[in-house]
Amino acid sequence: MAKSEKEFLDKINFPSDLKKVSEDDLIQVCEELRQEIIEEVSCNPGHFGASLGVVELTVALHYVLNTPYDNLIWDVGHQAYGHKILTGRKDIFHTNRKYKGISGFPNRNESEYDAFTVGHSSTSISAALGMATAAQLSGETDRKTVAVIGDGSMTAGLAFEGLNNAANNNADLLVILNDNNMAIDPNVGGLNNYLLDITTSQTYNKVKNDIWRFLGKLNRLNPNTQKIFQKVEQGIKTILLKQSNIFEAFNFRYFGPVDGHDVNHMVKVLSDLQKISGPKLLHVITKKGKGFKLAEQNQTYWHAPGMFDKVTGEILQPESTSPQAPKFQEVFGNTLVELAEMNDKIVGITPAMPTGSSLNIMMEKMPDRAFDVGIAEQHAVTFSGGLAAKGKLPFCAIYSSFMQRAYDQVIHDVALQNVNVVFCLDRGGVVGADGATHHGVYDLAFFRCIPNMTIASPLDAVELRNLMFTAQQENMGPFSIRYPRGKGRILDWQKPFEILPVGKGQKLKDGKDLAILSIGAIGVEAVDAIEELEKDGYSIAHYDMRYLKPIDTELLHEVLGKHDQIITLEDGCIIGGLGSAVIEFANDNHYQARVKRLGVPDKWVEQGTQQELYRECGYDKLGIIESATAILAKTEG
Ligand SMILES: Cc1ncc(C[n+]2csc(CCOP(=O)(O)OP(=O)(O)O)c2C)c(N)n1
Ligand SMILES: CC(=O)[C@@H](O)[C@H](O)COP(=O)(O)O
Ligand SMILES: [Mg+2]
Repeated sequence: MAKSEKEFLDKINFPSDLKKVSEDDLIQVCEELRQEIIEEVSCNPGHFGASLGVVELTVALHYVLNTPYDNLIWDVGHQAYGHKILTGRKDIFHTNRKYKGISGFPNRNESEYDAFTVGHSSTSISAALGMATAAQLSGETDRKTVAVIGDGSMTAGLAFEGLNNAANNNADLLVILNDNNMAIDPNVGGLNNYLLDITTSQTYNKVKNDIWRFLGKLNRLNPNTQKIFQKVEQGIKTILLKQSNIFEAFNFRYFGPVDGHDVNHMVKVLSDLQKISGPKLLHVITKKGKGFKLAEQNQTYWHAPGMFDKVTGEILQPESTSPQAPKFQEVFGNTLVELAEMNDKIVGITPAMPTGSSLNIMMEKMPDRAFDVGIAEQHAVTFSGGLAAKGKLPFCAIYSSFMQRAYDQVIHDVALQNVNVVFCLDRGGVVGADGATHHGVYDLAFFRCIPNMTIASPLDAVELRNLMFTAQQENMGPFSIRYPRGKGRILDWQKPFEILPVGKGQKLKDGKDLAILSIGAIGVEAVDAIEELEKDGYSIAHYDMRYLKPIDTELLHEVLGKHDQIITLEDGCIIGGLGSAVIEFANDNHYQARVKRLGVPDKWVEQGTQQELYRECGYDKLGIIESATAILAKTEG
């Protein structure tokens, strides 16, 4: 890709280079950094709007802070492309999110400038407080710690747990609240309303501006006088703001709101705040997608667009005109509306992923029965538990990897209550470019040990529909349905509903030499592998288990009675999932079969395309063929 020449940025590889630029030229640096992000992401897709929105903040932070000695923690990290470019990764940024390339999120293994590995939201305040406390304990009084957290990420309980703890701890911590009034979809909830109020309230801003001016004067005084005046300032704030400012109530000193696109002002504010010890919060107002008109206008789409023309914004990979199989999420979103029209107990819940999960379809058609609860997976699950306890039937749609955060709620607030909640676990399996933080590879294993749970995973879109139909029958208890990122193969998916009996799998084909047991959509790799193996004269049986729990014991007796060589296949970790279940069953029932488990091995899998990652883990078509032929060669020999 031909990139434009950039007078300043071409000479900046590290923050030390940035610090050589005069303050007057920082506006130009920001323009160039923004252009660099546009040029890179236009041809190498990734997160876009969030990084554009924090260009000035990023430049100001690296201009003022002494990174990597100072700790700079980005929440989620999808907004950290500018940070990566300014911290030694400009020349390899074209490998962002690619197989063997750099991670799309800050990662401790990748750079000393990435203070904390991130990807899931709302961790920054707790992690930063930990680092600031560590600095305090080590006597590093000059080490600064800054967490940058978005308004969306601020809605999670974890963020408030961090704030709450910081109140009792005088660690030197600056939280920067990057408020753009957006999550991926528009941000929701009471905090969002509060932040809007505080940004627009004239009385509040008058008070705030007076205090700000006062603070400016304060910083020019000698330390003793400063101390006295700081007390006075705190007193004024206590009286005027404490009751009206949620962060002050948490014992944070609140500053702002300030214009996050005024880089020179940001430099001044950040420099001033360095002189103030203890927990502080700076409220910064920015625009998601800033500087790229289309991204400013349709912030949800441009959160993470595909390839686009860097000048016009034209999307360069338009949807194909030939008929396409739907994405699994679309099958979920449309089927839920169909079911909700038939069953008035059904409600839909998403923690901040309406578009990503396709719950937005129900939110539009049945706004009273579909809830975006903000980034709050734990709450989403317990909220579902409460709804179910009073007779509603929640379909709670959560990405598999984000469900990790709500594990106790699943156990304590749904399974233990034995209430009817349907968990629709989207992005089950490796997800591709988002990498290790986002792969949804643990849910089969971590749900299997929970009493009362039904665990299902469809082979295709039709099965997904039918599992959803089955799950909304009377008194099914906690019921999880997991499906992957992306599309299946079936075009004609809107067939009449059928019940898929709980705990029953299906035989897809008979075979004599070996049996493959698969769960979920990854089964299509086995279908392809078997086609090749049979061309070579092998006879392979294939069973789609559909349910991991309760597992189909009749089917397992049939398979283990007939076959002493078995391959299990799952798009999930091989510890604790289908493979483990089959081995446990074989052991408990005294079968001698050898079970080869294909799935995600016991290691971190980084980013790449889904196919690249199946290959790396050995459970794509080729991997299955390799495993099968190795087993069959041994048995023949
Ligand atoms: C625990 C968790 N839930 C959901 C997500 C998906 N997600 C990533 S970014 C994002 C929106 C974040 O909003 P905000 O923090 O305001 O950042 P912005 O994109 O507006 O800059 C969401 C919901 C996530 N990464 N982690
Ligand atoms: C940063 C983040 O967590 C989300 O933006 C995530 O990348 C969305 O994933 P999908 O693209 O699979 O919806
Ligand atoms: Mg936001």
